[in-house]
Amino acid sequence: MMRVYSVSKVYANACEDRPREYWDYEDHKIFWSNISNYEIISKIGRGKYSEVFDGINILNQQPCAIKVLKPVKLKKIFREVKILQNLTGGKNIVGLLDIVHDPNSKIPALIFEHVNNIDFRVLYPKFQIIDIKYYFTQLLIGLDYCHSMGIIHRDVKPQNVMIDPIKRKLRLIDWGLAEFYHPGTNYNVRVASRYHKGPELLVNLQQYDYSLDLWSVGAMLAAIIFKIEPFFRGNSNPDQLVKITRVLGTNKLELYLNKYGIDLDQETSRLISPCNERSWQSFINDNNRKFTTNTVIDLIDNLLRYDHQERLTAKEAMEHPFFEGTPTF
Ligand SMILES: Nc1ncnc2c1ncn2[C@@H]1O[C@H](COP(=O)(O)OP(=O)(O)OP(=O)(O)O)[C@@H](O)[C@H]1O
Repeated sequence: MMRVYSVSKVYANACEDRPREYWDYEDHKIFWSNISNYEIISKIGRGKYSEVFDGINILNQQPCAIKVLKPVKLKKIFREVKILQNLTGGKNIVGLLDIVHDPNSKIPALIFEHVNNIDFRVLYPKFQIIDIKYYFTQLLIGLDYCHSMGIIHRDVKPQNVMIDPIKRKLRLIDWGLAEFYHPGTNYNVRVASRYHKGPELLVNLQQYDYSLDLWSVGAMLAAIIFKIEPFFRGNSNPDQLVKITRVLGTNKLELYLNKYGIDLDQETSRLISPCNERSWQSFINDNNRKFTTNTVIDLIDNLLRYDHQERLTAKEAMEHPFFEGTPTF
């Protein structure tokens, strides 16, 4: 029997409270539609696991995004599809419209609702405080929804948050690394993208939970508020933890490791040298002064905690004074 040393504060039994078919994706049956109903228009993106195209449904002329999956384990495809089917229809979750494959090559593709996304490197610098409040509320609504459904996204980053600023529409995409949460399970820490990886992943704490996503939200928010993109820029996984210690200090890292009985691997511990916690105030400069209020700094401070159990949950974050008066519809 494995030792259970960490369990989520919220929605811990979201999966167990639902029938097995909800979370068991291993022998998930997929009904493939015909790819000939869709036409590819142009390429919009490529990721590690896919190529994504602008497309159109020729039966109803509806625009869509076509995610053509690269060859990966069938189990991974089943997981992404099952999670998308469970979450589609939830607020701010990208809608899965259809699942198709080429009858000959068997190459699978996922058909999604299309978002007229503006690249975050162009969009975020134009944000006023009111936009930051609005879009982070929307992001937290989407995350609280998936967490309440027993699912951790595990790859929250600007590239996976599609924003159409004309329609003021936000959609959380890329559920390819998402996973069902079961208390006491040891998860793979090789998830998320380096700059947005939570400390748990970098210290190899495997019993992590939904709170991983809230670290990534904190890193995104800090980047926008302080105008440092990305906020933690490591050049390897061990260095990513070093960059975090330069802000949060090594004393609290030590407390975190001791609390959960974790030892750092050799490579990481060789890189880390003792340093003090840096004050959030010290990040304020003429470039970010109009954003860096005490209230938003308090929110960032309560998201960027080593200890995943100390971070605000998505719901708590939405209720933070920073968002007071921000509409949630
Ligand atoms: N519904 C959509 N509407 C508009 N653009 C999209 C949509 N879905 C995906 N894209 C674009 O395609 C890119 C890759 O999509 P996605 O992140 O799902 O693929 P991936 O292969 O899993 O990527 P990664 O390597 O980041 O995990 C996105 O970053 C985005 O630019």
